[in-house]
Amino acid sequence: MLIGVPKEIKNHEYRVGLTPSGVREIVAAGHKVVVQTQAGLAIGFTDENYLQAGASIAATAEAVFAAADMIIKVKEPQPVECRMLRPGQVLFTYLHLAPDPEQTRLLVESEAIAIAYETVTDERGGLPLLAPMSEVAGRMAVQAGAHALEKAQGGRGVLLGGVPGVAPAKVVVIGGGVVGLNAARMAQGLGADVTLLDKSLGRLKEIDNVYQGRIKTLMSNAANIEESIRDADMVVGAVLIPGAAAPKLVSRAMLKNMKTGAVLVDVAIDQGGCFETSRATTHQDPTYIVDGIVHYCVANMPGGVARTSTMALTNATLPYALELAGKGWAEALIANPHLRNGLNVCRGKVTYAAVARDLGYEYVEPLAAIKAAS
Ligand SMILES: NC(=O)C1=CN([C@@H]2O[C@H](COP(=O)(O)OP(=O)(O)OC[C@H]3O[C@@H](n4cnc5c(N)ncnc54)[C@H](O)[C@@H]3O)[C@@H](O)[C@H]2O)C=CC1
Ligand SMILES: CC(=O)C(=O)O
Ligand SMILES: [Mg+2]
Repeated sequence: MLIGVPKEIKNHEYRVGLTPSGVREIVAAGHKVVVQTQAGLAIGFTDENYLQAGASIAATAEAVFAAADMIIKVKEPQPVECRMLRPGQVLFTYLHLAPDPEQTRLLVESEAIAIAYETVTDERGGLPLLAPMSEVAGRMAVQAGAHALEKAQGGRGVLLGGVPGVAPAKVVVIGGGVVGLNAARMAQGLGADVTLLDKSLGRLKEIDNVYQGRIKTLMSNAANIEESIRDADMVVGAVLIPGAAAPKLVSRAMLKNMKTGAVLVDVAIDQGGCFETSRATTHQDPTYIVDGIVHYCVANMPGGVARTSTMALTNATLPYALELAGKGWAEALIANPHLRNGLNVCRGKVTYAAVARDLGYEYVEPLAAIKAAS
């Protein structure tokens, strides 16, 4: 199979779909890889590194899309990229379709096979291709939130860990999955007073067993959310209902009860955000203020630490890329139900139930769509 890796074009997105080490593994398995020139240059992966790993270099994205059987990317395709896809071509990347009707329409129209990293599952009920970026984003959320709490950024002027004689900041994390626990760990490690809410009692028990009260746990419900954010300095939004638009857990009215200069970090923004007042921002202009509350809503946070993130992402995606390339997309998806859960759009059909429901498309069962298309 010929795999294409275009340069990412989203604002300040310096990650790349494959590292040179990943390319080397794919080439060793008997496949070909074409990488767009300078795709990894910003994070220290030169064209020379990719050539040494066995890739060829193409001058333009158009050339990569025209040549490849499967495109491996990082971010959801931008409209110009969707229009370069062709019927039957495989796209393997983050998609986040539920809050993005335009991208969904363009992917349906492209008749490509679009497999989303974020909905691939594993045997333990996890999301193995979302997890590495969630680890990064969870850890970064606290870094970004701490910066936003500084006066010059519009924040309350509070240091997370406090100092001897001065109380630490209060950090509330809503959602205790991969993002949430990584955020809570970082905040706790910096000395903040941390409370984590989740609606899964099992998850709260696991966290309490490990952290023994150093991270306080609370059942997520409207009353507990309202009460806990009232005196919070930082609130991290980290909920996920896989594939679906994020539930709005903090309303605009609730902001009025919060402390002026408190910071909301909505990591769930890529699924539409879990605060009513969230709208996606970029690394270039990451924050804005509503009713005195600073909002940080960058939809591609891991792009800010693109070198670490690219290596972590390729570590996770490579086995699946090898499976798709080795067996061909249809056989690979038929053989592996967890990889099949990644299929969101297949030759014009929406094959992920939550996306179909949220955006009003007819849902087609993945196996039926694969058999019809192959
Ligand atoms: N902005 C960015 O750059 C990035 C965003 N993300 C996003 O972060 C979000 C979280 O991802 P993960 O932690 O990997 O998901 P996860 O599946 O590991 O955890 C989600 C947690 O949310 C909990 N939850 C669901 N509904 C809830 C509610 N009403 N109240 C409290 N908890 C609730 C679940 O029980 C689960 O523990 C996703 O939307 C993901 O796409 C992930 C990486 C980067
Ligand atoms: C998960 C995701 O959307 C990202 O890493 O940008
Ligand atoms: Mg995203």
